[in-house]
Amino acid sequence: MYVEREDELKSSLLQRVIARMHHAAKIPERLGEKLQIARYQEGERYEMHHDSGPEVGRARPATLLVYLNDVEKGGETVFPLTREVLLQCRPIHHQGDQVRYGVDHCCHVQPPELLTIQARQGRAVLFFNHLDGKKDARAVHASCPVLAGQKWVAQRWFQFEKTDL
Ligand SMILES: O=C(O)CCC(=O)C(=O)O
Ligand SMILES: [Fe+2]
Repeated sequence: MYVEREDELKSSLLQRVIARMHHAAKIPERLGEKLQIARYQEGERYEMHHDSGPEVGRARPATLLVYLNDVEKGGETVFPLTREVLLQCRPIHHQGDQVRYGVDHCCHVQPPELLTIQARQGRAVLFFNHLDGKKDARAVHASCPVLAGQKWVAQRWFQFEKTDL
């Protein structure tokens, strides 16, 4: 769910959290989208994707994730570090005669070239989605399925400065 601006204005706690997110990212508050809070139940995951581009309808130079709880098992955020691993982790891919399915498979195999961040309360992940004016393929990421418990995460996406040019 998204935190609406009017709710943000009613809560000094939310305002402090948001201010802190922007301070950590060194990005002014005017460039933040609405805060999103997501909950994953057991078995839920988020397949490989890029946070910026026509497919999401937004140009987002950076993303900040903050985990709101310790996930008992699973729920890691993962970034493939090589093209091979990226291909292995895509939602559907063929391996010989077999079809393998996405991040579920990928998180299970845990290849060493899969950068894996455990969801721990208060831990934050900041990443940049563009490089030299293009989308940076290294920003492709996913959430592994939650295997036990729940996962709560707050996300702030940052937009580019608008110009009148
Ligand atoms: O939950 C995560 O670890 C990542 C979520 C995510 O990538 C997204 O919502 O864009
Ligand atoms: Fe994302």
